[in-house]
Amino acid sequence: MNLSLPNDREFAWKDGTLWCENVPLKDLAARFGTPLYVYSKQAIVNAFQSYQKPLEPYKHLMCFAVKANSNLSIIRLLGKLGAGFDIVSEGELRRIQAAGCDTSKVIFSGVAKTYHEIEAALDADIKCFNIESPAELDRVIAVAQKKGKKARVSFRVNPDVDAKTHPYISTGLKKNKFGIAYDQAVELYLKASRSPELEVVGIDCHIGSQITDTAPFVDACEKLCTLLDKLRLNGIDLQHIDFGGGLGIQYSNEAVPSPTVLVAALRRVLVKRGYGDKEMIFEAGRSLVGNSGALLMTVQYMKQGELKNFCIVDCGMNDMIRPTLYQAWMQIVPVTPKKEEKETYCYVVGPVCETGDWLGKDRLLNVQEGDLMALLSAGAYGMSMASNYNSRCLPAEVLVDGNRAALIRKRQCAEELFSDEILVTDTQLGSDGLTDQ
Ligand SMILES: Cc1ncc(COP(=O)(O)O)c(C=O)c1O
Ligand SMILES: N[C@@H](CCCC[NH3+])C(=O)O
Repeated sequence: MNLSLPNDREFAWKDGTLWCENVPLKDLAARFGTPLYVYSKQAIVNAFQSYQKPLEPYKHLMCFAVKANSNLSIIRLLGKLGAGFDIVSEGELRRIQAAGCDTSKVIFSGVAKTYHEIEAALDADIKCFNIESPAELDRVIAVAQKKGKKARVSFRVNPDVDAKTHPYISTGLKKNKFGIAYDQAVELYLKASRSPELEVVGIDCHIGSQITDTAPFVDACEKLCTLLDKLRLNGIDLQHIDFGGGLGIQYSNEAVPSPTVLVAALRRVLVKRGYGDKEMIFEAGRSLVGNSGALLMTVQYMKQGELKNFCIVDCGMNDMIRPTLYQAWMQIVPVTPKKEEKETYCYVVGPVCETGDWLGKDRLLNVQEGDLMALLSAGAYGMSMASNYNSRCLPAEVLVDGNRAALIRKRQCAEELFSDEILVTDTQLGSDGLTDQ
């Protein structure tokens, strides 16, 4: 059983058991139950500072991509550290407001912004819209006109760069739905710059997620600079360059460049191309919160199947979908490992009625019913992608700070699963099949 953990983490072994900062995970499980998401505040602070430090000498805005972890307390923590936010829905905007954070640091990405969402973002006076299609440009102009407000816009350009990541999380290729075509950009910038309803402020790209090399970022940056050259020739000078998110984290043994290395690589391009004065924006998600979290679960049954052994836990694909969706490998360890070495290979699977409901395949484990396990690096795209499939209640979330722990989301209860549903009887249905009010 591999129990080695990277030593740069706030999750570490002490007295034979796993801790988050100065709190034993077993105490949290006993207090709050499982499945349970546990986050380290210090890990988030460290991750944020790892970007802030190299960016400090330059004009910049370090944004958090809210989709990675949208808990209000995490948003608030990052907002207090000075983060801006990359959002993709009205819901995420409302979360920023509910967390008491500054909406003037919000950037609105996403391919399908509705009229209503554009209005809400204009009302909140956000920093800018990352426009993703010609039709969206027209819609933003129309809404701004109707509201008598000026919208700040940036175009998300698709640089056609291969981020060499999982096809489901690669976003900067011609075949992807994201961004505007590179060759169409100048024409759209010209149109936007002529529109009195708009202020054209920046350029943006986001080429994918869990990227473990700086080369695709550098390629994308070069391509954006070439566009900036063309825009300059057309009299358009922008204030910022948004490099999106996408920097990976270490889930197993990947070597991932640090934000310092990434920022240095991008600075070299910007300075060489004469754009060293531009505000640098990042929209990082995973690299800010991924390694801050663990997902605790309890072994329910050990089951010897005909072809393999199963370790059946109380946590499923509805709580953490990454393995199912991307065949993602995530480290799973017993919280209090046993001394004797009686390990067997097993599949760690959940309670959901799907063959794809697995968290780990062929894991060497020595665990039994009732044991606590932790799935690591679960701080990003864990809880934010959780669902109620199989009418399973959403897990609770806890934030640890030193030797203190606070519940930041209570466990959902069964009644809440259907509290929004309306139980309609036959007599309440109209003859046309619609409900009589
Ligand atoms: C537009 C946009 N920005 C930022 C992010 C954050 O990406 P990551 O979590 O890989 O940093 C995403 C998700 O991939 C995204 O779609
Ligand atoms: N949800 C994905 C990343 C997608 C990022 C959103 N564009 C993951 O867990 O790896």
